[in-house]
Amino acid sequence: MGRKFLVGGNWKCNGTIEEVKKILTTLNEAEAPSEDVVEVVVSPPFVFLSMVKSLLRNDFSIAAQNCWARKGGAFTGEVSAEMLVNLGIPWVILGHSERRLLLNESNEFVGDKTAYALSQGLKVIACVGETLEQRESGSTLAVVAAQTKAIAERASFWSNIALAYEPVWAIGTGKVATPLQVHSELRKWLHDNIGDEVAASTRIIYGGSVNGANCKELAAQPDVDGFLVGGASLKPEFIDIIKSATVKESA
Ligand SMILES: O=C(CO)COP(=O)(O)O
Repeated sequence: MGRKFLVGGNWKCNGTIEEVKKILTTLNEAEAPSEDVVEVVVSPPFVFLSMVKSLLRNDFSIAAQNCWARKGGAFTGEVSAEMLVNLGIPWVILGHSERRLLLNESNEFVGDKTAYALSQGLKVIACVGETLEQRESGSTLAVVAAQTKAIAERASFWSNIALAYEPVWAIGTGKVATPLQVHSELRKWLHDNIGDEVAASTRIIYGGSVNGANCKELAAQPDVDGFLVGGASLKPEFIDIIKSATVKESA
């Protein structure tokens, strides 16, 4: 199937120039498994993208945390997919729950953004996930299916999409969704609604309180193809999380 383990570090709205330099030193000096085993994608805030691009080791890649849904122009405060491509940024994270919930990004809007970013040649980490209320009311699968469907209806191909399942109640809370049943349900959804090939090849990564202590156990779960890490991606333990990719190798 060849789904290479993907570890994303979402720095969110954090960092100063000094802190970014420190994180980069840690990343650059770390011993990491080879690029054949793990794909590492670091996602700093927009203002640090150029700096990270010039200082980060070559075997790690970079993602922006958002981009505009259409061609750039008179959209004050937005950053276009074209700009990211021009800057040499290969990835973008779209549909993070913090944007869905705090900035009212709808499923349709996230789908539009994903389709446009793909059309410009960007690779997309598309985030889906339910709130605690939705989980408790038993609608987890319906919620993540609707989020995924809005992407599927707009995206013309899946080879440059990784899905990140990030239950809102697990983000920054220390709570982890385990066992990760939703991953196999999402893969089944891809199988039933898009096809075999996409279901077999799309990476479904997990986000929500992943840290150096729990990463190995999570990595070992079937259908978990990597992580999207928040808080721990700012700390040296991010290296341990990257190394957990080797769990898959020995599986
Ligand atoms: O939102 C996340 C990554 O995008 C997860 O955040 P935490 O790892 O801090 O829970």
